[in-house]
Amino acid sequence: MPTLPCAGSHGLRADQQPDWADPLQLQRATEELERRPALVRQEDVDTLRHQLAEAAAGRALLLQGGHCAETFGSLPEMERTVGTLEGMTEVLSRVAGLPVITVGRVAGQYAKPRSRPTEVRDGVSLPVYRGDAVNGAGFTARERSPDPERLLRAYDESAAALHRIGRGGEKAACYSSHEALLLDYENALMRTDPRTNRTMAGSAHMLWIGERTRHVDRAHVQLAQRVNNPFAVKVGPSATADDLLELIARINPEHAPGKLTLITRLGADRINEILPRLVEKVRLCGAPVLWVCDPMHGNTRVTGAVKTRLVSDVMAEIGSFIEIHQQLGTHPGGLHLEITGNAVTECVGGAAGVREENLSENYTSACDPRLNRDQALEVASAAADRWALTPK
Ligand SMILES: O=C[C@H](O)[C@H](O)COP(=O)(O)O
Ligand SMILES: C=C(OP(=O)(O)O)C(=O)O
Ligand SMILES: [Mn+2]
Repeated sequence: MPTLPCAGSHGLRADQQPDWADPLQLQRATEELERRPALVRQEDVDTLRHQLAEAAAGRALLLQGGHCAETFGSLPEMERTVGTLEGMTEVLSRVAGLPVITVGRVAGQYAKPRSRPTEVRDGVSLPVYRGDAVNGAGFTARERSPDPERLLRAYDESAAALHRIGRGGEKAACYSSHEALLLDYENALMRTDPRTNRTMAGSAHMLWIGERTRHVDRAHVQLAQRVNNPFAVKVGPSATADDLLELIARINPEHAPGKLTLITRLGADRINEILPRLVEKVRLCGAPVLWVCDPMHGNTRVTGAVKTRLVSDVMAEIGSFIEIHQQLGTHPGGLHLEITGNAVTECVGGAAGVREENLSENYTSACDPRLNRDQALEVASAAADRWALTPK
């Protein structure tokens, strides 16, 4: 299908963008991306949208998961992560009794929003690590300098990953998704079909906007509005019901099915207080929204120098999420999790008993703590049992 590259973000404020040092180098990289083919096919994007519409209508579940930050050169870990997602999908669909749509945080999850622009170690301050598509994790000025060449590497790594998971072509293991954070990258990979005038984000099947970039009048929301891919928005504890109504009005004014997913990440201790009024007000507006629970990002704790999460908090937030939707008569539509197929020690708890003192043994995440394979399967199984009790 012939497609044309699309223009930029019309001067709207863009949060969390890297401070690229050399504008000419950036221009060269984005021009090169504009010449390359989209990473995903419109047919697959359309199929996913149709499946998500089914989930929003209560007839399927979404399982979205993978690393917090993918790193370059880690295809074997990515494959183990996808294998774990497949195991979770099997448990969920069998026990919960609903078809499961599997979407990886894979093949492009290379950019991170951060709480602070700099990191200080021993009195030395450097730009914070923003993901392999931007800079390196090593604590040197050279590594931390944002390098536009990395955008091209992100494309190459995504293409290789898609090839491995079978979504670069015919076979279907899982769909790809990542946070639509880097506007230079996303805009350069947008494609408009001149025959239909439809614009697709070519970087992944599904994208999401994070908690730090969901302001309605800014560039990321406009990006979500422009493309026909399914889009999710993360919803943290500061979001009001009116914020969600405005997001719906911007991103999905036609109330088209399958377009918008709301991923709540409120924390096990706050979900009961916050979620019911968000759901009630959104339900009243009549938009077909898919509600998904991210039980990771509202439950991060800092222990010593590292971030961790308790499997018990993760399970508690999922339990409350399902129960609240059940009480309100809305569909608890799925899970969004940070997991890996490796036997890491990043989250505390689970049957194998990872304890706080074990965290340093195999902590390899480039950003947030992920459930390891066993913990991920346990969480899927406990959630599936909970879903099995939900009236269909
Ligand atoms: O993955 C999510 C965010 O990028 C992450 O939680 C931010 O982490 P920070 O608070 O260490 O910057
Ligand atoms: C940045 C993330 O989450 P949030 O925007 O919800 O904090 C993430 O999913 O890694
Ligand atoms: Mn994260």
